Amino acid sequence: MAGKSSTCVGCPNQAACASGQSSAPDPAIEEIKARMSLVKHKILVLSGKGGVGKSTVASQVAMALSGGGNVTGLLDIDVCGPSAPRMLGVEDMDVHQSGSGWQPVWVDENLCVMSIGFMLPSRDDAVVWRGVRKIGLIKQFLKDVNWEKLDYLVIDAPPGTSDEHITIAQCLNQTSNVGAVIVTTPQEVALLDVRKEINFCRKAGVKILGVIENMAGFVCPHCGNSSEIFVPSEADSVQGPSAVLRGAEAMAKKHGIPFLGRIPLDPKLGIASERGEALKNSLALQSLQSAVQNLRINCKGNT
Ligand SMILES: Nc1ncnc2c1ncn2[C@@H]1O[C@H](COP(=O)(O)OP(=O)(O)OP(=O)(O)O)[C@@H](O)[C@H]1O
Ligand code: SF4
Repeated sequence: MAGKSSTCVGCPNQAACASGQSSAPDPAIEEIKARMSLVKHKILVLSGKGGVGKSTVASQVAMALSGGGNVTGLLDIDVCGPSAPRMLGVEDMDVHQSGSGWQPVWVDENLCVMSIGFMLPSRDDAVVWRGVRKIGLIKQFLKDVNWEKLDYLVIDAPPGTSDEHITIAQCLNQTSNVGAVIVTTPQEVALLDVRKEINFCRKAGVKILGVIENMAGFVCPHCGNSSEIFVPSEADSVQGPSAVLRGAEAMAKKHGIPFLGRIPLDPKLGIASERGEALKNSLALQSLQSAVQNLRINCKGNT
């Protein structure tokens, strides 16, 4: 295994190597532990597939938590596709450095955000980085950003299970009150990858706080009729208390993990995230609030 085998001896990347553990202690870990000791709950937002609405859910969850009076940070570790600055409506802001580290961008008194998106010369610039550089930046985000005292740090990860995920799990596992939320859509093609994400969390030792099913049906704003745009998977179907459970709820039950709720496809949610605003007066709002309430309860149970 890289970082451990005899061929790794002398490699300058051993400390950052995501494929294995270096025998040398990583000096960044103590600094990360110190910084993260001020953060009560760390919530890693994951998805198996791209485009299922993970960043939308992460940013709306962060806004809902902060709107409820909790001091909340959103950390965007999707280095190659950062969207947090836009989704929180602070795209034009800059990150400043002070004696105590990088200052996150404060959206309001209860919500702050950090993303590589703030450091790119233009929004069209691409970040083309190899794993080692991404790993270095993620560690810097954890140790060098002046997060201060937070009730929640919501971490928006890229889709899949790669270097970024291994790094963040390894770093956060050195701290306490860490959990993951997995975002998916209802159909089998998305759930297939969620099962891999569940396995990743179990191997990495990250507790799963729950699954959110996004884009779960479309309620027509004209007539109020509900239509299923993505047919929910039947693979893990199981009889629930009043009806047959399908899609992500059935899968969560089968794997013994909490189901936080489903959020419908809602044009107002798409518009809110494009404009960088919190969702208001919308069909999806109640669903989002209920999922956030379940998440809060599960975070408390994880302390
Ligand atoms: N429930 C919803 N209703 C309407 N639009 C939604 C909903 N969820 C997400 N969207 C829209 O779908 C698009 C993709 O969402 P988002 O960028 O959050 O996905 P992602 O899973 O983070 O993607 P990536 O793979 O790039 O990380 C966005 O335009 C977003 O506004
Ligand atoms: S559900 Fe279909 S038919 Fe009914 S208002 Fe919406 S778009 Fe029209």
